[in-house]
Amino acid sequence: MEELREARKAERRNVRDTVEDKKFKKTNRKGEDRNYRERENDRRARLPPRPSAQYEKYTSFNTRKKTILCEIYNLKLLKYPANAGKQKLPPNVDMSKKCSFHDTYGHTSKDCVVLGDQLEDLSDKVYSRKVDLSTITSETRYNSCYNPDVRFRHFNRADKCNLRYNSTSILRRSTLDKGPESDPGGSNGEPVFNSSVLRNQSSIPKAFIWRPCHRATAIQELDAPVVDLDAFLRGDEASIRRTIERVAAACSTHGFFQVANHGVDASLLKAAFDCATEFFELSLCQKLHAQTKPGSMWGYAGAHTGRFSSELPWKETLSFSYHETPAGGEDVVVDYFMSTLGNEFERMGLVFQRYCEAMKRLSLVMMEMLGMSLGVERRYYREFFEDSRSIMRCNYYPPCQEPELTLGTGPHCDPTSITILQQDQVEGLQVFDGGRWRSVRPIRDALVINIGDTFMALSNGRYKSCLHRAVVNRHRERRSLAFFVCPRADRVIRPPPGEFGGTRLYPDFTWAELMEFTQCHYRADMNTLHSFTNWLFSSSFNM
Ligand SMILES: C=C1C[C@]23C[C@@]1(O)CC[C@H]2[C@]1(C)CCC[C@@](C)(C(=O)O)[C@H]1[C@@H]3C(=O)O
Ligand SMILES: O=C(O)CCC(=O)C(=O)O
Ligand SMILES: [Fe+2]
Repeated sequence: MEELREARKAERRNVRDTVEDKKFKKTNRKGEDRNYRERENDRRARLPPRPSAQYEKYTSFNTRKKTILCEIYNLKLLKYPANAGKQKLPPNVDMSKKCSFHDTYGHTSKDCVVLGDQLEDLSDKVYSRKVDLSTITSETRYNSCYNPDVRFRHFNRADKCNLRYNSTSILRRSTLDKGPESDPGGSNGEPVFNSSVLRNQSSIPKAFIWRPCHRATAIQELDAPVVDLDAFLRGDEASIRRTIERVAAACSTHGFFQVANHGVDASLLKAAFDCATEFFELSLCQKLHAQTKPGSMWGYAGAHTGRFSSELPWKETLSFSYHETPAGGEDVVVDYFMSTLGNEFERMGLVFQRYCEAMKRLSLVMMEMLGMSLGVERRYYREFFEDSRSIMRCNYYPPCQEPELTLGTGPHCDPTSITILQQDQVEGLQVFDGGRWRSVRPIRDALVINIGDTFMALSNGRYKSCLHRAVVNRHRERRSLAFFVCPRADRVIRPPPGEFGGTRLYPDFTWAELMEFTQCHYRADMNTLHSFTNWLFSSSFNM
C-alpha cells in the first residue's frame, strides 16, 4: 500500500513539473513572440504603403494573371509602373514571391493589387466593347459543350463561365462567316438582318434555312385551358378546385395555358403593342443605336446575326430588363429607353414601364395559382418571385418569301420561370404536344402563360417546360410581347422542401448561372436544362 502511495505522489509531482514546464515555455514563447511581432511591425512600417484594392469583388479569371500579362504585354492595355524592375528591395524581402507586373520581389502577381485592379477594369471594358481588340489574333476554341453555332469570344471569366479554356485570349465580338449568304442584307461588313431588303429577294439566305426536322408543319390546334382569372379569384371552393385541376393537368403535360379576364387593362396591352410597332418601324440605323452589345442581352437584335451563324430566326427583337425599385426610385424601363434611344422615347419607355409593372403583378397571381395547383402554400412561389428581375422581349416577325424553310423562333423551352406572352391576331405560335406541333389560335385580350425550365426545376419536373416555336408566313407580319419572369439572380433554384416529386431531377443552381449559360455557352433550345445540368457537372469535375 505504501509503495502505491509513493508511486501516486511521484506521478503527481511529474504532472505538476510538466504543467510548470509548459507554463514557462509559454511565457517565454510569449516573450519571443512579442519580440518577433515588434520586429515584424517595424519591418512592415519600413515598407512602402500597400495600395488599397479598388473593388469589393474581383472576377476570378481561370487563367493565371501572369499568363494574361504575357499574352497582352505588347498591346499596351495596362499602365505598367515606371520603376518596374528598378525598385530597391527592402532588407529581408521574401524572394520567393515575384511580381511580373512590378518586376520585383515581395509579393506575387496573383496578390498584386495594382495588377488586379487594372485587369478588372480591362475585363469590364472588353465586355462592354469599349476596347476594340481586333488586333488580337490568338485563337480560342472552347473545349466545353459548346453549341457549334456559338462562336464568340471574350475575356474569360471563370466565375462567369467557369469554362476550361485551352488558352487565355482577350477576344472580340463574334463575326459571322463572311460568306455572301451569311451577310443577310448586311452593310459595312457587320451582318445585319435587313428584312425590307431580304424579303424582296427571290429566296432567303442559306443562314436562315432550318433543318427539315425542325420545319414540320402543324396540322391541329393545341387543346389548352383558358382560365377566367376573375372568376378564379372570386370563385367558390368548388370552381377554384376545378380551375386548379385544369391548370395542373396542362402544366403537367405541355406546360401551357391561357388566362382571360386577367385584370391587365386592355388599353395598356394595346399601347404596348403600338409602341413595339413604332419601334420596329424605325429605320434600321435608328434601331442599331439600341443594338445588343456583346455579353449583354439587352437591346435590339436582328435575327441574332451577331450570335449565331446558321439557322437564324426570321425576326427582330428588342429586349430589356425590368425590376421594381423602392417607391420614388428610378423607373428602370424609362431610363433604359431614354438612355439608349434618346429623350424623345420617354413616352415609349413609360408605356413599357407600366406594362412590365402590370405583368409583374399578374405573374405573382400566377405563382399563387401554380403553388396551389402543386399543393404547396399559396404564397410559397409568390414569395420566391416577390423580388423577381424579369426580361421583357418584343418580337417582330416580318413576312417571309419562303416561310416553310425558316422559323421565326426556333423550337425551344424558355430557360426562365414562366412566360406571360401577348400575341397579336396572326397565327404563329406553336406548342409541341402529343408528339406533334400544334398551333395556338390567338384569343383576343387573352394572355399566354407557359412554364419555363426554371419553374420545371422548381417543381422538380412535375410541371413541364413548354416546348414551343414561332413560325412565319408569306404575307403578314406578326408581333408578340414576351414577359419572362426570372427569380432574383442569386436565389437558389430547388424544389420545395420534403419529398417533392420523388428523387431530385436537377441540381441546385441560380438563375444567373442558367442565364449565363444561355448567353455565353449554349443556344437555348429544347434541351437547355439537360445540357446545362451536364455542363454544371462537367465544370465541377474540371475545377
Ligand atoms: C433567357 C432567354 C434566352 C432567350 C430569351 C429568353 O429571355 C427566353 C427565351 C430564349 C430564346 C427565345 C429561346 C430560343 C432561342 C433564342 C436565342 C431566341 O430565338 O431568341 C432565345 C433567347 C436568347 O436571346 O438567347
Ligand atoms: O412569338 C411567339 O409567339 C413566341 C416567342 C417566344 O417563344 C420567345 O420569345 O421565347
Ligand atoms: Fe419562348
